[in-house]
Amino acid sequence: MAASRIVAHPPPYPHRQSPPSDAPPSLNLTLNPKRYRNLGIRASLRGHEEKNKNDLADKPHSVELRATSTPDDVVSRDLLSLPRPLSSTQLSASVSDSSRLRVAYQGVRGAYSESAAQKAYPNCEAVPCEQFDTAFDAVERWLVDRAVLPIENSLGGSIHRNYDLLLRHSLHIVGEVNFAVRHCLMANHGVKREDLKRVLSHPQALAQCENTLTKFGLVREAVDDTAGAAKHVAYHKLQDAGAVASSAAAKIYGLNILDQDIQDDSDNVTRFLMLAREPMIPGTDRRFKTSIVFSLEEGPGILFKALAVFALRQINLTKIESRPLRNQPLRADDSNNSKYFDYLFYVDFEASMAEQSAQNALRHLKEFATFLRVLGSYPVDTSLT
Ligand SMILES: O=C(O)C(=O)C[C@]1(C(=O)O)C=C[C@@H](O)C=C1
Repeated sequence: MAASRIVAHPPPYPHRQSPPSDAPPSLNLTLNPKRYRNLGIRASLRGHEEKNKNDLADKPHSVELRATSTPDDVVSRDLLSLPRPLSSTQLSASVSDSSRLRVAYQGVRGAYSESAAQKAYPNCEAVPCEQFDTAFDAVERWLVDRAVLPIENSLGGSIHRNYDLLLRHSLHIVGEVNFAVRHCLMANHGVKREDLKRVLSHPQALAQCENTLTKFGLVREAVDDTAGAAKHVAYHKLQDAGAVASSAAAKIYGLNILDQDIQDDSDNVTRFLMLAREPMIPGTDRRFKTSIVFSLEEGPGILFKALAVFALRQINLTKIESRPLRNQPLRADDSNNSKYFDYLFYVDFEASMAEQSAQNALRHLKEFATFLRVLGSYPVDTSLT
């Protein structure tokens, strides 16, 4: 693979040197301490000569690499060896020499999503992405083989953004993985719990530790992902703030764990979906689940009718989620001209599309659904680690 050149941004901190413009590949960090929303690293490459599998390969790629939060020792020890992260503005420069499966996840190293990706695809090359959309795009553009994204949590509920993205993109669900999320409260070495005034983490993680954080009297600050929070606390050597993240994140970013298992329920499980460009061929050799999304005509009892197509065939529903229809959220009511919300229904049911009963149920549903899409038929994850 041809050498890639990183365009250097002038460093905001004088002690950080940017490389000469003709320097061999190296990373330059633009640090942006105030932007909590951008705790991920963005890397883009210019002059990446290798023909990529997507059409962006012909275009010059502007390079921007931004990291908001890393202590010096972590920069030298860990950050330079981190996998190259992807941003939605630049997805093209991530061809790997490795023959390992490349799996996109949202967040930075040490995020639960990274562990879930490793559980779903042991020995994969986990590729960090800034946002959920970036991970979808990366698969669609053939930059990675799969994405592993959270869809629901036993304490916090659904991750709505990913429901919406499932519809907006054309990827297929090829698997699910349940991951036991065990949160730690961490801070810089020497900082005690009594010193903390605030705590940073992903909103879902903060919600999962609601009772504990209230008991500790800590102000919550939401950031993009748990590991990004740990990185931020470490980089800025914060003395009044801690992070809620995994023990792996504490190790990577050199933080001290003050409390373990601080989630409100010890059985805190996040369900992740595995996404691919191609659907998997459904089997009947093991337990399968199928995920669909549909919208309905209006009328009394229509949702009852829709759900009955499964009940009539003894098909168990495992999840139902409704989301407002974005383009035409409001539907006029003929009788009195009032308007009400129109919805998309996401349903998971326990059957494989290879089973006659599932096919019949969907044929029946189509009779009164205004839209129906099968998002995937995939093996049920019965494990919990
Ligand atoms: O921030 C992380 O570490 C993530 O992987 C994200 C995420 C989520 O989006 O729900 C995943 C699992 C946990 O439930 C908390 C956060």
